[in-house]
Amino acid sequence: MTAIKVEHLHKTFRIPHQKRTTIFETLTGAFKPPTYETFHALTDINFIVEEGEALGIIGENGSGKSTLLKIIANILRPSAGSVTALKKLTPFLELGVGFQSDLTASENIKIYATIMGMQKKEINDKMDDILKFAGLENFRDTKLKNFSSGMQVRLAFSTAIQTDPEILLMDEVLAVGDMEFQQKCLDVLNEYRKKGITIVFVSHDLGAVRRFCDKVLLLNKGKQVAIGDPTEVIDKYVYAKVETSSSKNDEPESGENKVQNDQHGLTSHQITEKIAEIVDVKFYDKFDHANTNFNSLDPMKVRIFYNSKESIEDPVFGIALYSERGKHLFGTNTFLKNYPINSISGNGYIDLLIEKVPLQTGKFLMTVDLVQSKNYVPLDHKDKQYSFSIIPTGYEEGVLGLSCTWELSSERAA
Ligand SMILES: Nc1ncnc2c1ncn2[C@@H]1O[C@H](COP(=O)(O)OP(=O)(O)OP(=O)(O)O)[C@@H](O)[C@H]1O
Repeated sequence: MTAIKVEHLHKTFRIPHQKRTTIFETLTGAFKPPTYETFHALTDINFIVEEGEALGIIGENGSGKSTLLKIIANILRPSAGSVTALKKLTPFLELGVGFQSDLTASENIKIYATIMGMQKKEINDKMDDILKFAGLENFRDTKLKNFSSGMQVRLAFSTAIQTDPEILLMDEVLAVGDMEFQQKCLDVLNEYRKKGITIVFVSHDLGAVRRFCDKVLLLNKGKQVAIGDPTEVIDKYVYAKVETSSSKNDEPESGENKVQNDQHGLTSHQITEKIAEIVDVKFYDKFDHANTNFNSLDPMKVRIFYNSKESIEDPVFGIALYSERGKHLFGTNTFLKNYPINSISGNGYIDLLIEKVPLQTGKFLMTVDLVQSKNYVPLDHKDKQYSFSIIPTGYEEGVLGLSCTWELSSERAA
């Protein structure tokens, strides 16, 4: 059964061209009618959320996610089109609206829970649970003005989850609190899911969206780019940032980042006359597009473009991988991989194929080397000049993304 139906939804905002801030501007401007620009925040959005489904909404900043959620929640009116919600909506959007800074935590819980539709007895019965969930048992009688913003959101979220939603709308709630609190929120959401509650969930945390949602909607500049299977849609998002990115690492090498980077201790400046040169390095994603954003454990191809003025016999290409802070993570070359190259001359490229990028979230830097191995003449050395990022879309933690599986046996192997 359908829980939410969004049809041909449009939202435009009228933005005034000039602001009248001084008395002079107000007086002189009184004779000129104000002019407006129409901004299309959402254009022709269409989707259905089935009962019990969890829909994730993702997209860049300003793509229209919150506007869409507010329209579904009835906080904003659409400019055209319609939203039909066939169940009771509980929005967790602006958590803590109605909080009073001069009142204590328990007094605020009473007010907020009442706003969220709970009865007095129910609130009193659940008071301890709410404070415990928020980790604020010892702050029951502390005035809210002495709480950090994180504590306030924890209090609001803990109160809000005590309501009995049929459709839950959530905007970035998981962005607040520490890892432990975020995990507690996810546990609650999982409980809701088990109970068959429909959830619409806006988040920048692609890992949480992938873990949690049945379906994902991708917005870009107010347009619906894709809706469907989380992995496919998240891939579209991660690998769509193609044109805007460059693999050239422009950040100056400084302090901590500066490491003695290869076994020969070379720097690019030491190679004065270049008879052969690395002219560029590009990273290719699983769709064979040049990209600098990758999912952990996805395939990657590193393409090293060279130009050789003369014929170079027996060349060796090598790479070294570093964390953003300059920690050496890995190095290999064509000699170590037993890939002899007879000679190179003119323009060309060589590919390093990585089946599954074994890294988690972060930016990584690459050094590329070209040497003539016969007498080990360094030809070119590009020191941490190329970079790519692993976008946090995975499930696991840490620096490494190991490709591994678990296997349980009921008996100990002999
Ligand atoms: N009341 C408003 N008046 C004018 N423009 C608005 C208004 N509300 C939102 N916008 C604009 O609409 C666009 C979409 O905003 P929205 O907050 O929905 O994006 P978002 O995807 O949720 O962004 P973020 O990830 O940063 O929260 C933005 O360009 C924003 O500036």
